[in-house]
Amino acid sequence: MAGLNGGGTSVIVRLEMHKEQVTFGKIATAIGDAGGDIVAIDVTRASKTTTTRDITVKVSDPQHTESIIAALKGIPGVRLINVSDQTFLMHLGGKIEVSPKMPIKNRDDLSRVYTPGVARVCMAIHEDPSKAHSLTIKRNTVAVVSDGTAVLGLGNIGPEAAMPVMEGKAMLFKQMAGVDAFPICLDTTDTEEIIRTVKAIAPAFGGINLEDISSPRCFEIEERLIEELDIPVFHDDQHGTAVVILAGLLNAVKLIGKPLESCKVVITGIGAAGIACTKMLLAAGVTNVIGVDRQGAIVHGVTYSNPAWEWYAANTNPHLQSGTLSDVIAGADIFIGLSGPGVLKVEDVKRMASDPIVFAMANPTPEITPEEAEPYVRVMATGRSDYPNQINNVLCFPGIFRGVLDCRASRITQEMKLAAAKAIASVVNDDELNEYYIIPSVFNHSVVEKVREAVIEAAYESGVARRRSPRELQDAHQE
Ligand SMILES: NC(=O)c1ccc[n+]([C@@H]2O[C@H](COP(=O)([O-])OP(=O)(O)OC[C@H]3O[C@@H](n4cnc5c(N)ncnc54)[C@H](O)[C@@H]3O)[C@@H](O)[C@H]2O)c1
Ligand SMILES: O=C(O)C[C@H](O)C(=O)O
Ligand SMILES: [Mg+2]
Repeated sequence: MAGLNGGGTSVIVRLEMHKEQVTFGKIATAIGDAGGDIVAIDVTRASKTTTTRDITVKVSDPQHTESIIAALKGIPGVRLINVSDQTFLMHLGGKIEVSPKMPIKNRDDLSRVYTPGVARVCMAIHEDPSKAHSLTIKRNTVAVVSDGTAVLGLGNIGPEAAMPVMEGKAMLFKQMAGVDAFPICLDTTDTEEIIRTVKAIAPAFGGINLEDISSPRCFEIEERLIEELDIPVFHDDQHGTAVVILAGLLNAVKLIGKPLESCKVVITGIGAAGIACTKMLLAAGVTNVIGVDRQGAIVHGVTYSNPAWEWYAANTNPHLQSGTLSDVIAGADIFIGLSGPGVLKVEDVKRMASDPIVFAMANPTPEITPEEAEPYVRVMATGRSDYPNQINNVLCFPGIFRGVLDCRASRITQEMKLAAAKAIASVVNDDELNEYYIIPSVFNHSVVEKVREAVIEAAYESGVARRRSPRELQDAHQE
């Protein structure tokens, strides 16, 4: 399994070797001894006395890269020219671009896509604003909006640093579901300013995917935007995560034979994802949910300045368990981590009920590593792509937005989210279900289609779909 910091990556080391002083064998040994695995070698330049090579080395974490560089620098006759990291190379200049759907080949085309022809289209929308859905990118485009305050588990790293994640989400929207998504990172953390800004840009978009906005501001921002806009607004870290967790749990409990409703569930990290996940579990019939944040278990009777925790205390922890995570984890059937690295200890896992289910989902470093937890758990899941059972909101957001754009839903209801969770769970059939396969791969093509269908059906049942005829839906799907 890959290490936790770099996610397993490759570096390309360009070095110049003095032929009389050093052999390639010596270099290969040094790289191997420092923990690198050579996967490719290219000679980029050769002279009578020197050879310049690009050596591609697989490393499992950044420390390995540092050790390799140090080892190579210490070899006489080697000059290190450059080290490039494949992951960084993939980010050069950003990961997405805007490209037109058709070329403008001549003046006739120009007069249609632009002035004067475009004016007729503008006036048609002016007369009937709903036509923006069919005559502009609004039909298929979602804004991925962040303020950079809760980026993965990295915390408040700011809007510029948040961009690579939002660009990545845009790539996933397009590749998985054909949805055009645009990353927008805002240089403000003020709730009112964010609401105002998102409302101001909304005309161009068919949906708003809020991403990595810290709690509790994320709750008001989402609630107000849902009320004040007529396009769906979805805080992915809350609902996307909750949907996928429920999908994973529906399948995991099948394996251990305990009804989900009767399970004791302990959740750490009572932020955006933790609160939404709790609401989803309560909606699915679970009664014994205990939330733990930095100061310990959230319990009725204590006063909290965070209004979301006031709600939490009133609606969870029926047996009023207090104390640290280690105190309340005893006898838990399910642990869900939505906090930060290393929060759950092996000793805690050992004190859970039989056949424990551990979803350690902090990104990029989970609450406990699968290596540590594995001997003591029945089902283990993380948010990462390099371990089995990846519980990640990427299983939800592409399909849910594909569905709402296709049926032109005005909002995303709880029924639509529950339908999405069941749809994701249903992709794993009973013959396939096992401890290492409770949730489909993010590359499983059935996921988006099943989520889309379930969401559209639930949107019609909830009365929020604005596209009426099945023919229109079919057309949208085929475009
Ligand atoms: N796998 C996924 O799909 C997925 C989806 C969303 C979020 N996440 C992960 O969940 C985590 C939380 O995300 P969020 O958007 O809810 O952030 P958030 O900032 O809204 O909430 C995080 C909460 O965790 C608490 N916390 C942090 N460290 C803690 C600790 N050591 N002990 C107890 N509580 C602690 C914070 O006080 C806060 O209340 C992040 O690591 C994120 O990467 C994973
Ligand atoms: O971005 C991810 O991989 C999942 C999630 O949205 C997160 O914030 O961690
Ligand atoms: Mg996120």
